[in-house]
Amino acid sequence: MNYNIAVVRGDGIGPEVVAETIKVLEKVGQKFGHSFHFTDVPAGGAAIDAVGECLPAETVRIAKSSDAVLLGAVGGPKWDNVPGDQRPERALLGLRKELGLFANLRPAMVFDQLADASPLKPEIISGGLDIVVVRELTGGIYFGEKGHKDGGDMGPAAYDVEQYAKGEVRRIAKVAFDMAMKRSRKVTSVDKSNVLESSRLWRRVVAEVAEDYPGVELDNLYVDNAAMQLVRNPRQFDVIVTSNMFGDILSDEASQITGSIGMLPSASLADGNFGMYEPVHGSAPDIAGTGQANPIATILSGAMMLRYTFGLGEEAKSIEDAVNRFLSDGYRTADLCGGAPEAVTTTQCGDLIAANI
Ligand SMILES: NC(=O)c1ccc[n+]([C@@H]2O[C@H](COP(=O)([O-])OP(=O)(O)OC[C@H]3O[C@@H](n4cnc5c(N)ncnc54)[C@H](O)[C@@H]3O)[C@@H](O)[C@H]2O)c1
Ligand SMILES: CC(C)[C@H](C(=O)O)[C@@H](O)C(=O)O
Ligand SMILES: [Mg+2]
Repeated sequence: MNYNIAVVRGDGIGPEVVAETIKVLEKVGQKFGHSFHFTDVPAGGAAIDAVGECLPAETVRIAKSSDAVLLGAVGGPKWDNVPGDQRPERALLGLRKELGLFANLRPAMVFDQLADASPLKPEIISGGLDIVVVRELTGGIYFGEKGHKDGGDMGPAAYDVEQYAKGEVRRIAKVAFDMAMKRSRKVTSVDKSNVLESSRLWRRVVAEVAEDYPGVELDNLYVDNAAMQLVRNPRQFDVIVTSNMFGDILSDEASQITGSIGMLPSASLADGNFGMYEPVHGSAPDIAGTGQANPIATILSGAMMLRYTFGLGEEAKSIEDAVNRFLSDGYRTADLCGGAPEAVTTTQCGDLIAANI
């Protein structure tokens, strides 16, 4: 089969981790007889520099007409003084909105081989841990009304409105419950309904959806408690469903259970099979160009693309097995070994994983 993939390499380590992912996908293509066709499209800081805007219309057009999108990361200090609505990060939000990617799946798994890279005590993570954060991605405070006004005695003020419609909560809750049906049948919904109206609506709608899934246990937690429980007793979680901003924060926190944010992939899905696949981490400007970036989060995002958008389960598993083998063979990127001298570089990591396919 032929598959067309739009590629946003982006900024900082984005192009470095995407190059290794393409290397691995090409190897999968050779082995299983698929042809993956990659089309580079600019977005983020690189697009500001090249064409003067963070998300050119042509990028959106090509992304929409592709079978899936692969994205590295956007942003960096170089563009810190760009006006808010033209920041590189707006390209990412624009793509998510334009492509209708309302469901962001962020699995956090502890690989046994990396137990010593996790800051959690061995008894907390032994026997493996497997959590998935289902983050609402096209609503909430990221997309509510924003603006500036007079703050009276306190001077100029700025605001961002958190807003959720029932239908938005319902569709993301269904994604979480459907996922729980295939896993250990437990959903934890995270909100701040002791304070926020939008969270009270969230909690009510999630409870309504739960009625259609009598076999799934639903737990509700306030986000402050959830953040604490994630490091105190992560084993209580299976599927966590939450809003755009809470999901952003909790998924970075969950990444630490696994040892490094360089290990966390994600799938951003629309209705149907279309999706954009990106690591949870950012452009890591502090290590860009040093060969220290861990490409595994992006490589595993490539595996998610094969599974969720292309329905290629066996091929996806071949990537996951290749990553497992890389780790079992004792190789570590800098983030997984405290920067020890024996760390492999980004390119070596990609080569070794591709060779394991
Ligand atoms: N999806 C995205 O495009 C995305 C996501 C998050 C942040 N960002 C942007 O990236 C820029 C930097 O943000 P930040 O520093 O807050 O977060 P970051 O995720 O880029 O980096 C946080 C820390 O994690 C490390 N890290 C991240 N990815 C790594 C990897 N693959 N291997 C090894 N170490 C890794 C970095 O070196 C840094 O110390 C900002 O402009 C931010 O807006 C983009
Ligand atoms: C860069 C930023 C807009 C983005 C987000 O907050 O969604 C990032 O942190 C992420 O987690 O994908
Ligand atoms: Mg984030």
